[in-house]
Amino acid sequence: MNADAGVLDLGEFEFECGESIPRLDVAYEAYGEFDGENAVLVCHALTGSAHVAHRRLDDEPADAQPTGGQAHAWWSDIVGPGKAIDTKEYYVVCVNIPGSCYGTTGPASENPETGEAYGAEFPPVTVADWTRVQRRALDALGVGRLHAVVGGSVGGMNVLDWAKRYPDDVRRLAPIATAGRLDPQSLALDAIARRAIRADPNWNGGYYYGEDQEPPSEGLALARQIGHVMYLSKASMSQKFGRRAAGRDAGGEQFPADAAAAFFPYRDVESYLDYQAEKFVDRFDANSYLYLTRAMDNYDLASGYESDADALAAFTGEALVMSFTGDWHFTTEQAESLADGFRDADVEIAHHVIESDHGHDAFLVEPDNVGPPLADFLSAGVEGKAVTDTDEDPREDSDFAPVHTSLFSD
Ligand SMILES: CC(=O)SCCNC(=O)CCNC(=O)[C@H](O)C(C)(C)COP(=O)(O)OP(=O)(O)OC[C@H]1O[C@@H](n2cnc3c(N)ncnc32)[C@H](O)[C@@H]1OP(=O)(O)O
Ligand SMILES: N[C@@H](CCO)C(=O)O
Repeated sequence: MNADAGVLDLGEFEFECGESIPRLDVAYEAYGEFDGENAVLVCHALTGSAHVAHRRLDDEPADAQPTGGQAHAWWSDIVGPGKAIDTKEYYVVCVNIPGSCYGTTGPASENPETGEAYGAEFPPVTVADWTRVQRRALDALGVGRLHAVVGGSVGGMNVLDWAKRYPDDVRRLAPIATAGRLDPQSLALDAIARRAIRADPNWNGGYYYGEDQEPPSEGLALARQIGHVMYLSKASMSQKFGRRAAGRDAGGEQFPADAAAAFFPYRDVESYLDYQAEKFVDRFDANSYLYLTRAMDNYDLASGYESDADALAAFTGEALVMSFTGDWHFTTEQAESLADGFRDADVEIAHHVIESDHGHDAFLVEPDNVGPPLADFLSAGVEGKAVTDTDEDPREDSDFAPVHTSLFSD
């Protein structure tokens, strides 16, 4: 597969908040051949990177590490040759967002004016900043109008922001496992996660990058564990762990044990979350977690407009909203409300609901369910063969009534 990866110097950048940094570096990866019409931008989720698909650069040794340090390509079951976003057909670009820590400038990056890491001096970022940076990065790569913008979770909010900010620049939108805004329960959990980071004495107001300093790993671990529970579902947790004990030697040594711990089991579910947290603190920056969750919490599609429909009104392309029944972070009901916003704006739209127990991360781990509707939407729009819509009237085709129609019918 033809692939390209690098860091673009976008020069001085003014954020939506009005603050500027003298130089914004943006890490990107691109796969496939650009023919002028076939560019697909993939927007990554909260802790993702530009490394969306497996790739080997022509001049790269076989054991080379990907840009930005995230070891696994996070959507390699969906993006690649012959996959749903087929890199033999599309020129796929993924850009690491500002505020993150995978090659694009963020709080852990060096401020050229001081020679120190930005830390808490990094400006607050918004989803709008991500979209504006992606536009500039695409300009630098020579890409004008996009065939599609696709993304899941907060990456789906980023997709929606494209419709609002650059409605003429994109033909098809696929916001997946997302919503026009977070609900208060998710806002609450994100706030607790941020507090966990700030409560870690090593956080030190955001200045912990010195050689003689330790990062706030315990706070970040807790924050991720809270987040990770949001990405699972009751059913997936029952299936994966039940109430099983993991055994005394299964880890769990990051935190001091409480007095009664020796009497009670250390459970599989605790062991899993401890393991995931440990992996996470090795790969992510605590300040980035604070900045990016703030951006996600703040996002409101209707902001500056009368309604979601009003915000989407200038977009004349087609949209595929995809949601998962087991996702309580971004529910199918929220997705249906988003779909209604598109419908009210007279956008051609389908809301494809996937029956799933996987919870929010279903969009990452169910390529067999996500791939076909996404592939067909990219090639044929909402009329694509595998695309279903909650608004279809089952009486129109009594042999093949859409499975999910009843979920949202009046
Ligand atoms: C753009 C982006 O979205 S960011 C990149 C994606 N990463 C994330 O989304 C982070 C949050 N989600 C995850 O980490 C998930 O693990 C996913 C979505 C990446 C993959 O999900 P799944 O394939 O269902 O894997 P699962 O969640 O079961 O995790 C498997 C790991 O947990 C370990 N594990 C499973 N059960 C236990 C347990 N009881 N105790 C300890 N470890 C356990 C496995 O050994 C495995 O380890 P490995 O990753 O080192 O191989
Ligand atoms: N689990 C994914 C999706 C979160 O929204 C991530 O960590 O980025």
